[in-house]
Amino acid sequence: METVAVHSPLHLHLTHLFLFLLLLLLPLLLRVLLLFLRRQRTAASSTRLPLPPSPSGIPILGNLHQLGSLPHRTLRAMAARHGPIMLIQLGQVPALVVSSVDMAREVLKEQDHIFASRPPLKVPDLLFRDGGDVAFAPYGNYWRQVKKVSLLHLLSAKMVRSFGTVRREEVACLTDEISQACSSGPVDVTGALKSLTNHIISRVTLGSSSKREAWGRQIVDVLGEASMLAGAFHTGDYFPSLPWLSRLSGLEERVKRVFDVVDPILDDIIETHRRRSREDERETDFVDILLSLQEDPEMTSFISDGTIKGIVTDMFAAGTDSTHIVIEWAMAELIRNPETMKKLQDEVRSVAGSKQTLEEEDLVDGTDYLRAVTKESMRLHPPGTLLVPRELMEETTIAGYRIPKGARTFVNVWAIGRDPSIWEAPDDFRPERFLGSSVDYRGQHFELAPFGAGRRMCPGIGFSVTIIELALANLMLQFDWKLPDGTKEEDMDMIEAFGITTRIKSGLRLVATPRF
Ligand code: HEM
Repeated sequence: METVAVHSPLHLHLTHLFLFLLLLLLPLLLRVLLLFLRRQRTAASSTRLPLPPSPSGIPILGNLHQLGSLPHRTLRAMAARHGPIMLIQLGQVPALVVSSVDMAREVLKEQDHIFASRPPLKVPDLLFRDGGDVAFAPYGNYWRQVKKVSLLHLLSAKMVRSFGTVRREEVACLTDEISQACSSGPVDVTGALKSLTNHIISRVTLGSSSKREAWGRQIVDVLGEASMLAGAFHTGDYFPSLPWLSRLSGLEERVKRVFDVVDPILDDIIETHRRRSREDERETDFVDILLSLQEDPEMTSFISDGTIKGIVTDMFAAGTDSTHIVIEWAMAELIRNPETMKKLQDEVRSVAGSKQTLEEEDLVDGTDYLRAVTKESMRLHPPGTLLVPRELMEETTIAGYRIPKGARTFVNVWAIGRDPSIWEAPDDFRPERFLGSSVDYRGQHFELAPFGAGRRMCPGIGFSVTIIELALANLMLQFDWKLPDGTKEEDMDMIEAFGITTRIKSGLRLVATPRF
């Protein structure tokens, strides 16, 4: 007997639904298929592609010994001979060095998703041994969560606005300190600016505690050493199969000394906050927020005490030096270029009128030159000359070259900032070049990238630029500046000391004359 298939209305309905969904998803499925095929093709063809040019090195060390004490300068000289994309060999590790706008865009934007990790490095490994930080964390969920926490609770535009009083009070302390110190000779500008940024970071991170100043000062003192260590090229980082090298070179011992000082301070900070948050009602600071997140079921697995120590260390290490270094370089360039300083003084003095202090609200309009000076200073002297190293997560191709997975990646923003094909008279300090120009440092213009770009971009831009502009404006308003007797502008010592931030090696001492 013939069987007749009887379709229930429900069955017909489900079939239609299935066809409808299939139609809806077809474009997506096709896209996935195309992506898959393209990747297969790239993988197949990339094995035939050449590696980027490389300067010749020596067996075992490769190019490591050639980097010298100022690697950003050496790498620029190498790039002049070998091109804007190089694959150098640092011990056992291949390292990609990019030195042009197009190559930087490729790494920081077009292929940012695969260049978004950080390599394992000895200094952060030893320093954050019982937790993790943000800046050196490998790409992944932990990094995503802790970066979000730092952005949301400390570095967002809203939070930065809420610290306005702290900035105002601390800039007033800076100018008072200079007024008092200047009667007895040249002022230690470097020291004064370092205290400024240290105090600001301490207040917003650690809150109002009787111990806060001591904590902040101790942390910053020892972290100076850590940040120099973290920026240097250590042989141990480039021979992963020889872990004893770091011990032999004395690096482990030096980091351990930093750890032994910082760790008990951080323990004390956490314990004091934990005790007090139960006891009294006072203004909430960043450490309080991190502690409260330990009780949030979604965050609890990410925020151990070790993580809190890592995040707080990051804020001090990444925030203090980089910010004061920008103001210091700006002051050094202004004193070397008296006409430029005069222009800036004229601008801020005209905006101030009869006021003796400038507030942030005063700087909103009519201060284009101040903003141009800040940009010009970071073009010539980006604190992180090679950014913070990235690690390539999968093999890729750039400009027809094959880049191997795991390549440690350096973007030479210092060299890009001085590239004569982009900048006229690149070594001159000329803030005018930014007047009427849309180029800025917020991650869209790769010719000016002192904060990096893409996923690993610095989250502290707003936090630091508000400090830089307010401090610089008041230093220009409230004082006249000159070099100590006997020093000529052209003789000024502008030699750099390389580290995770690159500073003026000899520091900056200037003669200040108060105007009020
Ligand atoms: C003028 C001041 C500053 C400069 C020039 C600067 C520069 C940088 C650079 C170049 C990076 C690496 C970006 C990349 O890999 O693409 C970075 C990362 C970072 N910066 Fe800053 N920074 C400054 C201020 C600050 C401040 C004030 C804070 C916090 C208080 C901060 C926190 C961080 C953190 C947490 C990271 C790691 C981001 C990540 O890996 O996802 N920075 N900064």
